Amino acid sequence: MGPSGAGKTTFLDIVTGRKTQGEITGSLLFDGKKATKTFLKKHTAYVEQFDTLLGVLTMRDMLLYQAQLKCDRRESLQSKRERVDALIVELGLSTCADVVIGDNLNRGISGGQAKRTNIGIALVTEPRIIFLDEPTSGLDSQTSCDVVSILRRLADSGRTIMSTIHSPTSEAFRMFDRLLLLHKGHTVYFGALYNKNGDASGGAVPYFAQLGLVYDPSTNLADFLITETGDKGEAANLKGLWQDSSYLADAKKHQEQLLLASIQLHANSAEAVTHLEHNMFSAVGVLLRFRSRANCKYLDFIMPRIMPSIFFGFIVGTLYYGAGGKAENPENISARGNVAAALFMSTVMPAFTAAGYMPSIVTERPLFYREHSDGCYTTGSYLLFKVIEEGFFHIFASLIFCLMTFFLIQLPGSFWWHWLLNFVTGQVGIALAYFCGSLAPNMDGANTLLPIINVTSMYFAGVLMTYDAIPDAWKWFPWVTFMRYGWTANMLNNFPAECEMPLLAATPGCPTEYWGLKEGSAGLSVENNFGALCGFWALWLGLTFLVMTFVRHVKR
Ligand SMILES: Nc1ncnc2c1ncn2[C@@H]1O[C@H](COP(=O)(O)OP(=O)(O)OP(=O)(O)O)[C@@H](O)[C@H]1O
Repeated sequence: MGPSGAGKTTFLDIVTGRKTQGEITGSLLFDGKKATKTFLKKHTAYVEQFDTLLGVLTMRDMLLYQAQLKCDRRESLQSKRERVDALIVELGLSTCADVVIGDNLNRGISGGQAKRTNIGIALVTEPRIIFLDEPTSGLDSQTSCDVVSILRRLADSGRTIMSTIHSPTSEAFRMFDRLLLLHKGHTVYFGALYNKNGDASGGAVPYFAQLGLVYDPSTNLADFLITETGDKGEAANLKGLWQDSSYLADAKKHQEQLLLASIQLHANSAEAVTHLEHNMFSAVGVLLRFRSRANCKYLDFIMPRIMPSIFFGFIVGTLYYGAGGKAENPENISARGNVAAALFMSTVMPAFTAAGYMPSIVTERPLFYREHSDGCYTTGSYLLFKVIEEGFFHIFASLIFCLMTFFLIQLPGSFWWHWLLNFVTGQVGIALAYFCGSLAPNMDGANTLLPIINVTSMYFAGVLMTYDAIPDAWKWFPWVTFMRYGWTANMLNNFPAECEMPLLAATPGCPTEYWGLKEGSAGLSVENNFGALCGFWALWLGLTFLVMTFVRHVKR
């Protein structure tokens, strides 16, 4: 405990191995041994201050989903189910077990129940030590007390609980055994909170009393300690007084005894690693099974993925109705121009509608960070899950769009190429949106970055400017924009590569000549340009993977 800025979260981050910046000194021992990453993953659990739950799942499914990801892969689903059921009873959550968690807009379980669910998530692996960062923040006094009671019960059952706490009620505070009081990053007290009878005459109270800070038992002890160690703490040099105190000497002696006992107890015990973790593909299976299945039940999830295709399919199809048939006549220059424009729109449109896929990357970030650092899955698994989930819906969305546009416009090319090109162009757009979503620190940044890339690419995609008119300094750009390849492939699918009427070579009658498709694209074949599109798909996904691996938006 300590006043705001005392270093509570920092301390907890160091103990749990989550601190990513700054210089750390000292040694950190669990059972007398240096904590390895495997040890921390297997025997400890961390409950974050902010809930990182999936609003679409019921509370029971959320716990089962976590059990599936974190527990031994050889344990049967039935056994995990039974453990989750027992956990629900232990946490007093039976009444809301099958209620959807919800979010700020669609209320599901209450704040206190969400906190308890978060504790449940930490408990699914049956850890020996549970760390909690302000588990009662944002809760009313009764609910806070209920949460601390659960922690007390867990401690009584033999688990070690280490929690930071903010303004606890007297009742909640009484449930803690020991207090580490911090002030500006330094210890000002560490030891028993109350004496063995449970009153305040032992522990912290006599220590501060001997420093002249006398506690009035009719008031809240936590408030007293925070007030006295706050601004006054510095003036009183509490840090120096603690360093010189006999309490610190006693605490050190006690610590040495514990360490010795622990080393003797565990001297011969090798850490058995029997836990079988998920591999890349089995983790994807769990994600799809729990998250995608739940998402599929929600119109809020499905509609933004399907509706733009129906809407734009109708607009493009009716606006350019019959233009494809007329464009088969090489002399009908305006029809050919219109078809080129329709194909251009169906190439660039998926890149813009992909903006709808960014929020899932940005808003799920806290959940991704938590699950990733809990060892639930790798970045590769998460990205693969996203690609499969979105790809599944996109197959249908692009099919709807292509059926409408192909038959209404009466395009002369192959329908299957038309669909495949639309699908892959859309996938590149989504991969690009993922890249922007993972690179930008927030939604505002992502919403700025994606249109900048898309609009710039549009100028070089083909229709807006013929290749030979592009200034020399910009001639390289069409090579690096996927839209160019998408549109070229679409054009080649509908117009012959070699101009059948050489006289029209310099006119829109021969689109491949007029727009200079030979240059600034992957050669004059649908297959080559399709291959280039696939390359861009892999490129943007690869860059997204790198950004998600190396760019941390949360610095601890
Ligand atoms: N031992 C330390 N040495 C150096 N800097 C520290 C130490 N402990 C904390 N700090 C720094 O003090 C600042 C506040 O720390 P932290 O956020 O952990 O405080 P807190 O008690 O959790 O605050 P709050 O209650 O407001 O969340 C951070 O910038 C942190 O890096």
